[in-house]
Amino acid sequence: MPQLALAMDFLSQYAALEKRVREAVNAALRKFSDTYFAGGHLERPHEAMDPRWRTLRITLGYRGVVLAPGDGDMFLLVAVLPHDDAYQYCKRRRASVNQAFGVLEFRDEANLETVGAALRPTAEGAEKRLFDHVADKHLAQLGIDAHTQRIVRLLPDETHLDALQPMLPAAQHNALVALASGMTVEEAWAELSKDLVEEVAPSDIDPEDLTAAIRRTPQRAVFVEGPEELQDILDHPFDAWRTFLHPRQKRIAYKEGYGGPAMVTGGAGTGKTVTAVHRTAHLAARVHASGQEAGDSGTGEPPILLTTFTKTLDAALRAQIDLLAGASEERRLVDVRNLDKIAHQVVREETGAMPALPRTRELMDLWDGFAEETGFSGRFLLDEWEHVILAQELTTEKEYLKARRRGRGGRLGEGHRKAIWSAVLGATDRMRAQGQWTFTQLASEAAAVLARKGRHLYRHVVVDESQDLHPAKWRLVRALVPEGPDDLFIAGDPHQRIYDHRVSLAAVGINVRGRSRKLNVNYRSTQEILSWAVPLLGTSPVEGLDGLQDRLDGYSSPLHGRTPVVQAFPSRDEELSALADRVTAWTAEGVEADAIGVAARTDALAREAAAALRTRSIATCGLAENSGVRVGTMHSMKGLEFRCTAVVGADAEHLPYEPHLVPADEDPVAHAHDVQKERNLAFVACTRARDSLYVSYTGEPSRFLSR
Ligand SMILES: Nc1ncnc2c1ncn2[C@@H]1O[C@H](COP(=O)(O)OP(=O)(O)OP(=O)(O)O)[C@@H](O)[C@H]1O
Repeated sequence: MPQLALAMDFLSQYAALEKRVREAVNAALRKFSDTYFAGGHLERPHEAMDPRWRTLRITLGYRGVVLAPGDGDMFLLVAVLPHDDAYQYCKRRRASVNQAFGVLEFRDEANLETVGAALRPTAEGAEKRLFDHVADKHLAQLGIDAHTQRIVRLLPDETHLDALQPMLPAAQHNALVALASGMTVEEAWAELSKDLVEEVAPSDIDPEDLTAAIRRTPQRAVFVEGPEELQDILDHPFDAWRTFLHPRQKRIAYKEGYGGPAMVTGGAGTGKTVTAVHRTAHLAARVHASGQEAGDSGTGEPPILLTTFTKTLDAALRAQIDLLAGASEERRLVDVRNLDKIAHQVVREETGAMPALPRTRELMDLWDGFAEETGFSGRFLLDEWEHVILAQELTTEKEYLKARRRGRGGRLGEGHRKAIWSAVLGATDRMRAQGQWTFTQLASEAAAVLARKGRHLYRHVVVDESQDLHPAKWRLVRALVPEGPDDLFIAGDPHQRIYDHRVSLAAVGINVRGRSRKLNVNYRSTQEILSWAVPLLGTSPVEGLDGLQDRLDGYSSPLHGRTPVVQAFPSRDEELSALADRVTAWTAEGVEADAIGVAARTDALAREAAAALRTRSIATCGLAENSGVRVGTMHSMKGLEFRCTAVVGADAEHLPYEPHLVPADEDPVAHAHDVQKERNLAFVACTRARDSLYVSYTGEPSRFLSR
């Protein structure tokens, strides 16, 4: 029985088709897969660059483009296009198997010929060309075939290489970019082979074996196992991540087992969440296959927890695991809950009372009352308690007097510390008497209860957005599972740290050494958006969760689009009126209102922006809703994504936001950390954009914008 494979490019085009045409595609594919003996329904185009192209009738106006190697064992659907475009596609393109890496590749041969002819006269007169220093045999070693070599030999510089990207086979373009960036052949090989599912000796690569090449290229094409899977993929065309994993994501998510806690890091949009969700599905399948499905808590909890630190994000995780495994038996083995909820439940069971979580105002009144005599504010005392005392589990005044106050401003002498300790005791006693808690305190208590009882609620825990977990939440995570193989799978990006918690995993008993992996292909934003946003992060070294320096080397996107727009205004009114113009223009281009996100540094400015949109009759809503343009603070943009993102107030007044910085003369180290957090925040907001990013400011621009 011949096999049907789908190319990722097909799925993205399919997603953009009208419903009527999509239905016709479904019907044509069903019919085709029922009866595709020797490709009976396929038509051979008259003028094809590659003799293996066939087309499949979808409707009168649309045709599918199918690659059908001679033996009839396999059909790869690469595109569904309007009639004429489908024939043009076959006329221009050729498929091949990369001779160094064995992966499937496509090239726009007709366009390459045209570009080659145009380059020749300039190249002949030029003194130096981009790849003069690389021998033919070295190009061949990296899979650059004779045809591509003829053209790349003519290239004068990297700009021309960039321009060839859409025409060249992707693997060959990547190899050329590596060489052009100054890598040796060996370095380029090492870098590129990281992305292989398997390494094959060039002598074992059969240039005609497309089936083997597809298996080595899961990010571009996959085999469909049967009609149900086909229908499932077609039902979710926007969720390509379910089917087309990048080999690096696949290797990390589907590794049989890790000897202990494992971690995946990577810049914004590199698919850490996607990898964590696939890992969860893999663990669930393993538990299911082992037949040991009961959780370890004795309370009937499922054995696997998929978690993160906020409610909005845990809803997004639940939606993703439902999409990936919703229909399977394994789904019920996974509990998706944020850590606050788990802590609340543990403390409730332990104390037999419902922990109350007072509103901020009520809490501040209580703490202000105890702060009066100390000379500090209630807010300062509460933060000191959560970020120093609870973070380090300090239980005596003596310990607090000696404690390091990492990331906290101002040096405190002994007298101050004694006064603070006594006020904290007073405030926490009062809270206890009233049955009141904070989330951090709940996590700390729940961790202590579970550790004391040696009670583990889960067998595997998968944590997303881990860079912002408070140490108390890390202790809870640690206490939830027994130490051992595959206990923890952690996803996070230290460049997106936007809260105060800089945790060393080793200090909370989690050792990921040798089990930390990195992703660097961004699937969300275009390269134009990334190139603009990465400099927002500045140049200070960033410490990873494993205590080692984390860099964004090789972080890039294969997607291309518009350059971000930055606009200056003399007044806020004009800035927000221009925001409304921009949103109106996006909507007129067909962007749905809830695919537009607007972010501001402060809640007040976000509210002003929303009001300005509403006065122009543009419906708005919060970031977790979808009844209009979604507006919120930069902090709450974490983990979300939008087709179009506007960041307003990128000015000196808001970025960095002075009231949230420890003054430099009080504590320069804490000040520098705070400024870095503000940079990260701007980066998080800007990298939510998939297609378009618009940034505006009033008066003086933020210093983060100067580059
Ligand atoms: N292999 C893939 N194929 C197609 N799309 C993918 C793939 N991996 C990730 N994506 C898409 O890229 C986007 C970013 O993925 P994801 O949210 O997992 O990244 P992240 O690293 O967790 O991002 P952030 O740190 O910014 O929250 C999503 O739209 C996701 O569906």
